Amino acid sequence: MTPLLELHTIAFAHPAREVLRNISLAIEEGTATALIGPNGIGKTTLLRLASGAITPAHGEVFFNGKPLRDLDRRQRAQSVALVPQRLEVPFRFTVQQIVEQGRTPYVGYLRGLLREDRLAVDRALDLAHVTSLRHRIFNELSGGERQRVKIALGLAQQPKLLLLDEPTQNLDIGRQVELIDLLHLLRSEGITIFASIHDLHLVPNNFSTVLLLGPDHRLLEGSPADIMTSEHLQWAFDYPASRHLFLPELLVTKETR
Ligand SMILES: Nc1ncnc2c1ncn2[C@@H]1O[C@H](COP(=O)(O)OP(=O)(O)OP(=O)(O)O)[C@@H](O)[C@H]1O
Repeated sequence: MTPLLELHTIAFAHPAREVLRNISLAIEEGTATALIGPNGIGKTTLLRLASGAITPAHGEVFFNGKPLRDLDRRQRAQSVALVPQRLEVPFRFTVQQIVEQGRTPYVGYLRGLLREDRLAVDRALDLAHVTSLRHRIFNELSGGERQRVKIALGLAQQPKLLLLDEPTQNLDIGRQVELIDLLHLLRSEGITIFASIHDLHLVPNNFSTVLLLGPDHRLLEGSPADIMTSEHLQWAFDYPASRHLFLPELLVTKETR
């Protein structure tokens, strides 16, 4: 079966720093994949490459078997949405105006939003639990409120693949539960999820696959049980075995595997 997303021997470098080298991965349709790894290892860069926001120096990104760069802007936006860590909004846009931007790829230059666009915006606001904020100014919202609006913006695009860069950042525990429930709902509706996650305790029960980006440009892929082992996490995150900062029962040890 053709994977929904495939990165083939990708390399990417900033002017003074090589970030990704010889990275290959495939994401099957309908799965939920968590991308984990230490700060600065290249998770955001990898998600931006997967969205087409940046292009690799080497290798190719494929969506449904076709090079992503061959899709026009509209096809790409209907295929992949990236919910970024930061969203810079220069003007006093309301939440509704921001989320309506998600419909831009669908709306021709000669017409405004149609009924189907308004329905998509309303549903996105509802799913991300931000309907009550729709008339608020985005730049006046709290970090957690902004986070949910960014997710609504991605959902308004109605993508097949939703990329989320640290979607639980700034969310209190109740809002984290809502987000996780939303990811399950989206997956049940056929949307494929690929998210960078720092909260490792959220990974085992909510993602089918884990990608661990570690030192020396190594990428490990497997089920949560395969990847969330104390050995792998100590290697990637560089901490001593005696210092687990989260519940040890969430870790799969050699004995329990
Ligand atoms: N515009 C840029 N110019 C130069 N270096 C950059 C730029 N953007 C990112 N980098 C560097 O590229 C590396 C990878 O960054 P990236 O944001 O992809 O990491 P990350 O794994 O998402 O990190 P974090 O977990 O801290 O969010 C880092 O060393 C970062 O400093």
